[in-house]
Amino acid sequence: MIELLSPQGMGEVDRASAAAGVSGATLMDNAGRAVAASAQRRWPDARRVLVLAGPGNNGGDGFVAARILAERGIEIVVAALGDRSALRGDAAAAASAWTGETRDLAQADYAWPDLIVDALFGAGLSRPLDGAAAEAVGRVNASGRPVLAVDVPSGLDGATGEALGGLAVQAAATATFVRLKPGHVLLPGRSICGPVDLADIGTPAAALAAAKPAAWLNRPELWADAVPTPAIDAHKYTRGHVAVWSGPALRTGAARLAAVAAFRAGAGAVTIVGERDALQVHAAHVTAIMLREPGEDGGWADILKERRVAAVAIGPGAGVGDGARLALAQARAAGCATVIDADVFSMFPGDPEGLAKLIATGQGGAALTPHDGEFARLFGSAAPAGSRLERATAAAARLGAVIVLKGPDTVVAAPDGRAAIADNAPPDLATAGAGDVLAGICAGLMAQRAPAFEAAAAAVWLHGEAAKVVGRGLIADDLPAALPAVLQRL
Ligand SMILES: NC(=O)C1=CN([C@@H]2O[C@H](COP(=O)(O)OP(=O)(O)OC[C@H]3O[C@@H](n4cnc5c(N)ncnc54)[C@H](O)[C@@H]3O)[C@@H](O)[C@H]2O)[C@@H](O)CC1
Ligand SMILES: Nc1ncnc2c1ncn2[C@@H]1O[C@H](COP(=O)(O)OP(=O)(O)O)[C@@H](O)[C@H]1O
Ligand SMILES: [K+]
Repeated sequence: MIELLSPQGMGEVDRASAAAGVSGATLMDNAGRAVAASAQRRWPDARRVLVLAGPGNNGGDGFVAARILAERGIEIVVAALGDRSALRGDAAAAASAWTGETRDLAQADYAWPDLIVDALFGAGLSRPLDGAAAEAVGRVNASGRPVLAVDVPSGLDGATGEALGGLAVQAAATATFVRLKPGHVLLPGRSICGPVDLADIGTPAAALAAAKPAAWLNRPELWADAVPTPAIDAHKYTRGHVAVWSGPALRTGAARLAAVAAFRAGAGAVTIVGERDALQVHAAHVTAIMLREPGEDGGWADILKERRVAAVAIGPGAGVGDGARLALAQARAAGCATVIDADVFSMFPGDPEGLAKLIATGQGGAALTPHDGEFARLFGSAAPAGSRLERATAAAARLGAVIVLKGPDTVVAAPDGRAAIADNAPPDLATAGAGDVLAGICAGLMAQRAPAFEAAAAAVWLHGEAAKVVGRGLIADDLPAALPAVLQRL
C-alpha cells in the first residue's frame, strides 16, 4: 500500500471506522494482536518482554499485546506511565483486561527483558517528551535491548519524521497500522523506526475512502501508467529528442552524464549544445549523442524548433553566464519540457519568483531538482519551513513547477499538492555527478511525454534502483548503463 496518511488523517479514519460500524475497541484489539505477531515473528526466541504503556490509545495497544503474548507463554511485565485510573475509553478497557504484573514506569527494569515493546506514545504525541516519559526513553535507548515500537517510536513525529525535542525511542522495528505515515519514510524517522511492519486492523473501506493521502511512497504503481514504452511504429523523434545545455570546455562532465542518462531512459535522440571547444571535449567521449553549437543551424532556439526537441535539461555544469539563462528562456518559449538543475539555482539566488516567472512563460512541463543546499540558495531567507515534505510541497506551489528535493529521502512534489517520498536510494548515490544523472533521466522521460510529476518520481525511483544494481564502488558514470536492467524489470 503506497498511500501515506498523516497522523491527523489516521485519527479521522479511526473515527470514521466507528461511524462505519467497526468500534475503536475492535481496532485496538487487532492492533495489539498485530504488535504481538510482529514481536513473535521478529524475535521468536524472546521469553521476557517489557511493555511500556502510555496514557493514551498507544498504551491501550500495548496492554492488548501484553495480554496476547502472555497467553502464548511469554513472561510479561507492563510498566505504565501515569495512573491506570486515568486511562479513558478503549485504552481503559484494554488495561482492565490485563491481569498480569504492572508497575510504575519509573520502576521498570531494563536489564531484564529480551525485548521491549514501546507503547508509550503513538500518533497522539503533540509536544516533546518530558518528565518520566523522557527519562524512560533515555533508559530504553541506553539499555541495549531491542525495541519494537507500536505505531511510531515514542517521541517521533509521524507527520515530519523528526524526533520532537530531539528525543525519541530508537526502535529495532516498528509495527504500524492501516497506512504508513510520512514520518516512517522521511529521515531521520526511517532510521528511528527500523523496518516497519504494516498491519490491516479491519478498518472499513468506507472509512479509508474519505481519507486524503498526505503523500505516496515512490513506487512504480504511482507512475508506471504515465511512463511510456516505445510504440511499435516509433521513430527517434516520436520517442522524444532531448537537448542538454553544456557549460565550458573544462566543465563538460555534468552535461554529458545528463545526456547519456536521458538516452538510456528512453529518449530517441539526444543532442548536447555548447560552444565549440566544449563540444570538442564531448566529441572525444560520445558516439550516438549529437553535438551542436548554439550558433549552428541558426542558433539554439532554431535547434529546439527545427530538431523537434521535446525536453531540455539545463543546469548540470551549465555555468551561470548569460548563455545558460538565455537558453532556459528560449527552451520555455519553444514549449519544451524543462529540467532545471544545479547552476540555474545560482542564477536566481533568493529569487524563486524570478525563476517562477521565467518558467511560466512556457507551456512545457517543468521539474526542478535541487538538493538542500540549492533549495536554500534559491529561496534565500524566504525559504518554506517544515519537514522536507512540507517544504517541497510549498516550493512546488510557489514555483508552479514540480520540485524534486534530493536527498536520501527524495521528495517529489507537484503544484497541485501531490507528493511522493522515495525510500529506495542507497547511500552509494552520495557521489559527485549522481544528481546530473537524475536530471538526465528526468529529461529523458519528459521527452517521452511523461507528465513532469510522474517523470520526476519515476526518475528518482529508477536512479535509486540503478544504484542498487551497481552496488558498492558506484560512481555516477556507472548509473546510465545500469538503467536497462532496471527498465526491463518494470
Ligand atoms: N481507534 C483508534 O483511535 C485507534 C488508535 N490506535 C492507537 O492509538 C494511538 C493514538 O492514540 P492517542 O490519540 O490516544 O495518542 P497517544 O496514545 O499517542 O497518546 C496521547 C496521549 O498523551 C497525551 N500527551 C500528548 N503528548 C504528551 C506529552 N508530551 N507528555 C505527556 N502526555 C502527552 C495526550 O493528551 C493523549 O492523552 C495510535 O498511535 C495507535 O497506537 C490503535 O489502537 C488503533 C485504533
Ligand atoms: N545518503 C544518500 N542516500 C541515498 N541517496 C542519496 C544520498 N545522498 C545523496 N543522494 C542522492 O544522490 C544524488 C546526489 O545529487 P547531487 O547532490 O545533485 O550531487 P551532484 O551535484 O554531485 O550530482 C541525489 O539524487 C540524491 O537524492
Ligand atoms: K510508540
